[in-house]
Amino acid sequence: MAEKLSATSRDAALAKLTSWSYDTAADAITREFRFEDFSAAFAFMTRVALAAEKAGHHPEWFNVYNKVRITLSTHDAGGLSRKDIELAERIDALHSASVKIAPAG
Ligand SMILES: C[C@H](O)[C@H](O)[C@H]1CNC2=NC(N)=NC(=O)C2=N1
Repeated sequence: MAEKLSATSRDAALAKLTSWSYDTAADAITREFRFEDFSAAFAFMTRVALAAEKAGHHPEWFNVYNKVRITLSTHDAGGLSRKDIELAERIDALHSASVKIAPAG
């Protein structure tokens, strides 16, 4: 089981995850994504779901139409663990690689 990160390790990891915001009270990180439409949002969620299942670590998330808000924390540890950091990095990579609608012409 992954252990809660020390304040020093957590701060070092958070310094690199610039797109995520840290909630001190929850000891969790959150990022919101917006897509062209629901189909693009759900395609991204599918990729995240497969990555999460592979890692054995799962997001809390909220989706409405083209918006996906993801919160990561390790429930077993009662806060942020390296599994959250690794999943956040994987999610960032999946988002960077997700289909962007090319401009016409
Ligand atoms: C047994 C199983 O590995 C655990 O219950 C995992 C599953 N996915 C999990 N995901 C998250 N976010 N936190 C956990 O503590 C957690 N625990």
